Amino acid sequence: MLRGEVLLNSTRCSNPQCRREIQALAFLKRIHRESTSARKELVIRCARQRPQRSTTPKPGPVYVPSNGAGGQSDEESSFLESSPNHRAGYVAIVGKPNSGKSTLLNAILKQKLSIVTSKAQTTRHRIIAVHSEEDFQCIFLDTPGVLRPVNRPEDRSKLDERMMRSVKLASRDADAMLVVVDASDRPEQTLAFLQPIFDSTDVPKAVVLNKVDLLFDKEVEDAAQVFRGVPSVETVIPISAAKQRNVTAVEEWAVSHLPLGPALYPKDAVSEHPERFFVAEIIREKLFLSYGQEVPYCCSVQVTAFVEHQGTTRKDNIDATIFVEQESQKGIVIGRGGSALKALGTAARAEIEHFLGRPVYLGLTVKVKQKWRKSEEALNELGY
Ligand SMILES: Nc1nc2c(ncn2[C@@H]2O[C@H](COP(=O)(O)OP(=O)(O)OP(=O)(O)O)[C@@H](O)[C@H]2O)c(=O)[nH]1
Repeated sequence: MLRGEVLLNSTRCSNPQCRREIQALAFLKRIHRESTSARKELVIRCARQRPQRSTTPKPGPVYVPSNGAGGQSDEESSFLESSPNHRAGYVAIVGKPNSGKSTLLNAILKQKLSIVTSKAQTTRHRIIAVHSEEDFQCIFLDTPGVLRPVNRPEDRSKLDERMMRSVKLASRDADAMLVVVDASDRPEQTLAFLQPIFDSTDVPKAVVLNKVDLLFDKEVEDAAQVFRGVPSVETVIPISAAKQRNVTAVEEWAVSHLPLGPALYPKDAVSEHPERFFVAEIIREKLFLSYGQEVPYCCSVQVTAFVEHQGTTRKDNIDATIFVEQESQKGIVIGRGGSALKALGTAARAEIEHFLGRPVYLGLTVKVKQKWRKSEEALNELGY
């Protein structure tokens, strides 16, 4: 199997003690049904049913970094055996667009997994990130920014609808929820905007008051006071994700709300998604950083080939297609004499190489897919 491909199977476990694994199975199956049209199932087996360790399937798909991070042996990365005090579960990260959800996730992971730009609604997919320490495994669900409900459904694209569905699913299935708030926004307005989230589930919630580096202490305290008044909010944690201030407090709160249980993923896994997903995300981030307001929102990126070469002499070959909605956008993305696309490719390749920890050739093609954001079929094809 090429790196980046996903192959999953399914199995049933009748042992009642494995309810947690079965819950995870159902949960992850639902995610995969949501996130891709390809048929994918998941292996999670009961430890007692395993005939031999060497044949035990791991719960896929998992992205285990190949760049030397991780690096545990098979024995060490076993996810089924752990101490009775081990905690494992899901934490949803929700909030308005641009509040800093992805920055927070990257700060907790101490690794850039979720793309970050200054433009709202950069995150389109639910990013599943696995954060493990010896005594816990916290599976974070970074969601697209919560959009204001619209009066006329036709005002919202099908892409928006899918993004909101992924927020709802993450909120419903999580063991705890981090509601990230931009502290520099007016707190009363933010509260009104997020009220449906606060009311939607009885999952324990912490308000993460982010970007406090932009405010005076008194302003932070006033904003915190507004959210402390919400009955379903258990605590308010002021932080600066960008400056790595108080991020540990968020992690500690989240971990304390995970149920006791064994790890659900190998301990060296960092994500649900395969490498090709992150390659497409990095290219998409560079689109957001390189082009004006509208163009990045009309772009979708699909990795069409990902061929790995063993050894150090040959580079991996990656081909990706950037889909735009109109011919005019294609011209903008390519630029005069291909200059804009070349600059985009150079920036993306550097970050992809850093992420993968190995050299790559990156080939970029731009194609028009008319109104892809409004077409269910196109969204399925593009993996939304
Ligand atoms: N000053 C300051 N800026 C921050 C902080 N955290 C995030 N930002 C900036 O806020 C912007 C949005 O951050 P993201 O992490 O992409 O926000 P998001 O909530 O994931 O955004 P969406 O993809 O729209 O949902 C970026 O420009 C970040 O650099 C912070 O603690 N302080």
